[in-house]
Amino acid sequence: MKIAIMGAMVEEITPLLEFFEKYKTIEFAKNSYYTTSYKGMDLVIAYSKIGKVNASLTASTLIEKFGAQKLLFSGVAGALNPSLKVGDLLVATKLAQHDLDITAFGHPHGYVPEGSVYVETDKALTVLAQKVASAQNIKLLEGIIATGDQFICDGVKKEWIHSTFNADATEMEGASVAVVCDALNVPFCVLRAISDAADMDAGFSFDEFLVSSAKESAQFIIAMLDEL
Ligand SMILES: Nc1ncnc2c(CN3C[C@H](CCSCCOCCO)[C@@H](O)C3)c[nH]c12
Repeated sequence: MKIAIMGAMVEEITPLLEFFEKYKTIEFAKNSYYTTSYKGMDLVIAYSKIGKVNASLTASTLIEKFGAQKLLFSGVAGALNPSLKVGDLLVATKLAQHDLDITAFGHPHGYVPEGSVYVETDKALTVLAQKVASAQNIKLLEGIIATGDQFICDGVKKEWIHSTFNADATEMEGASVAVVCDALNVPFCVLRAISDAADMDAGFSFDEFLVSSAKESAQFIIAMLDEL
């Protein structure tokens, strides 16, 4: 079984590379892909760089070039649901693109013809994540993620995304990973640890908690590998 583990920022995969210690580096399409093995599984690890376009390229490459049969995304996110605090873990049930907008033609936000507003994640991986969470006595929220090519740090935009998509968290890569994995028929999950509240203090909170929240998400992903 070949598993891809993807992040967007180097901080989101550094904890993984440190854990696996030995890995090969393959350069491709202006990015680096790290291959290793773990408990009989082949792993390929990469961070896409920030944003939906970078994430789409990396998710497609992990599947089409490296042959990933499952894709696990690990990273941080901004909370939209007021019950989510810094350090809380969220596994996405479905994801939408909050900045995809052809409402001028009567379509809902996040929709384009022959598409759908939401893409659902793999249910078996969500069940597995909950199994790991309860074994570790960790609270894991199952929720909706709204993805867009903006760092959200404004209460008005935060509330608009929250209410328009009923989203629990926002980030900049998950929904494009979802579109790619769905189109290529690869089971995927998106796991995010909260780093900020997507409000006016988001920048400071993000800077303070990126590393610790990224580590939390990565450690949870590693625990999921043990159950795969
Ligand atoms: N509130 C928020 N709004 C949107 N996304 C997020 C995320 C999730 N990731 C973090 C990173 C933020 C992009 S700027 C990084 C700063 O670079 C620092 C070096 O210049 C991008 O990959 C999306 C955490 N909080 C968020």
